[in-house]
Amino acid sequence: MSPKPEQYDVVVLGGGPTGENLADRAKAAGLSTVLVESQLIGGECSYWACMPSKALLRPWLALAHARALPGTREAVTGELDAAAVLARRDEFTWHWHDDSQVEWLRSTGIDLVRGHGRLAGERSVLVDGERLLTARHAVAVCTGTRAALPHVPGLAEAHPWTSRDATSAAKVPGRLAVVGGGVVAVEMATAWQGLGSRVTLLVRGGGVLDRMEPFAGELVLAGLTAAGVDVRLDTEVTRLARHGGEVTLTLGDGGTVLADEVLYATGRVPRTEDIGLETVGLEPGSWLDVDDSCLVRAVEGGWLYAAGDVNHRALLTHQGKYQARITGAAIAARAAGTAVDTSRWGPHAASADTVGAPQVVFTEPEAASVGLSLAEAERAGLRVRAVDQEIGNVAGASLYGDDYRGRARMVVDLDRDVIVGVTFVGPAVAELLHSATVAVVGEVPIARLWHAVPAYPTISEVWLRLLESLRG
Ligand SMILES: Cc1cc2nc3c(=O)[nH]c(=O)nc-3n(C[C@H](O)[C@H](O)[C@H](O)COP(=O)(O)OP(=O)(O)OC[C@H]3O[C@@H](n4cnc5c(N)ncnc54)[C@H](O)[C@@H]3O)c2cc1C
Ligand SMILES: NC(=O)c1ccc[n+]([C@@H]2O[C@H](COP(=O)([O-])OP(=O)(O)OC[C@H]3O[C@@H](n4cnc5c(N)ncnc54)[C@H](O)[C@@H]3O)[C@@H](O)[C@H]2O)c1
Repeated sequence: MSPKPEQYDVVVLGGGPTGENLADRAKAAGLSTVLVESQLIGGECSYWACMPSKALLRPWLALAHARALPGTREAVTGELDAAAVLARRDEFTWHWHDDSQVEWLRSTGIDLVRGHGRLAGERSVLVDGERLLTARHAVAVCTGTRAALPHVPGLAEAHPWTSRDATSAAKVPGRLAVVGGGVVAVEMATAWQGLGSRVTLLVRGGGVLDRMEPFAGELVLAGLTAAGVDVRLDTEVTRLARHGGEVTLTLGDGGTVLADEVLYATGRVPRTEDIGLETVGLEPGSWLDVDDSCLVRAVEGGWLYAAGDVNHRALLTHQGKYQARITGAAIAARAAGTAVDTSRWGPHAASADTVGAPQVVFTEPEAASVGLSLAEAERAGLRVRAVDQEIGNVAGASLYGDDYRGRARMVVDLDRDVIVGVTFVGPAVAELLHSATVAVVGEVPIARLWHAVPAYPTISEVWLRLLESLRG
């Protein structure tokens, strides 16, 4: 017998940061809302990604900064206390329990259904084959991503770590091999080397962080090497074999690397292979292509939305939450029959995804960027000029740490006289990034930025140096 439908205005599939925020926005707009979650409310970000990874990294960064100054350097008498760092990480993940987030959901009046949800045709979601949830206005898919593993002989038998293991492991492996050259690879190589592993980073390309300005990858690689990571560029892993506690990785040149664990940080795939996409005419396992209000383009009727990682616009928690706010507002406007404004920077368009999405890589040094790199701006056909500065020349940076090494780049659209991209790389630059995001998203004219005076002596004075260089 088919289950009796339970009707809501909005059904949200997946309770990560995006799903939570989208449900919150829909509910706040007066729409009855249900959230379906198969694991933990809070998603990848809270338990196996942003929070635990940053909890693993922060102590190492603090130690590195203390070691960069006479006086504090002498006060550092040993290495990181790995057990204390892991224990603090466990606190940040609530020991992998979601009680506090469930409590928050209850306080908002959003209903929670635990289980695996699948689309079951138009406006319907079937949970564990037992409960049928139907939506008067919208179904929003926020099912996120999982780690992608390539086909390499012996990989499955080697029991590789994915980002989940790298963020939740309870012990520090003696030797850790990390495969990949993206954000997860460089952050986790930094964290585990700091915690005492001997890390070998195996990068198939000629550098890391290839979506950022080239100097970002170069400085981050220099930091990894200085920390003792064995970095191998242009290196392919062709085979793996595990014998008991040891994994042998065979490389393209015939050499081998021995490790106790191997982390594959080789990108993400959407969690859409088993969510009933075929019932609405979509390909299982595909990314969900959406318009700026996060409506799935290929499905008619204006009821199916996809927000967060699953739409592949920007695989970042803050952008997922931003899309959730935009999508929630668009769903509410369409439900109320009021005007929907999806023009650039309108209330129902996630315009910042493509022109002003910020990202910080929490390595030592940190790499922070927003908007377009020089190469991206040129590919977009803009008439641009890039201005570079050594951050170490700024008084605030030299006070921050001896031999401060860092670099900043500002990419200026010469036709509109606004900044379209900024990158900072150096110790403690993360908190500088929002100033750049405001400048890029606000399209603040250069002539007005000239009046935005950075406080002396802060690292932010690099803004002044960049503007002075631009004006010659
Ligand atoms: C190691 C690592 C570190 C990261 N660090 C950062 C960082 O510092 N800053 C940053 O901005 N981003 C970071 N990210 C990216 C960030 O984790 C993601 O962008 C973010 O989690 C995406 O949120 P989401 O809600 O779209 O998806 P997710 O967080 O993946 O949540 C999706 C939810 O949907 C649920 N779900 C899936 N399928 C179903 C189903 N069929 N039925 C019911 N529930 C389902 C899942 O259980 C999960 O709870 C990091 C990623 C990794 C891997
Ligand atoms: N601090 C942050 O904001 C943060 C931290 C971690 C992750 N993230 C997000 O999570 C997403 C996923 O990160 P990621 O590092 O897993 O993916 P990624 O796409 O950033 O990097 C994947 C890397 O793996 C390499 N690769 C792919 N296939 C390979 C193969 N078969 N063999 C060897 N190397 C291979 C790629 O060349 C690339 O260097 C990112 O898009 C990022 O936005 C953000």
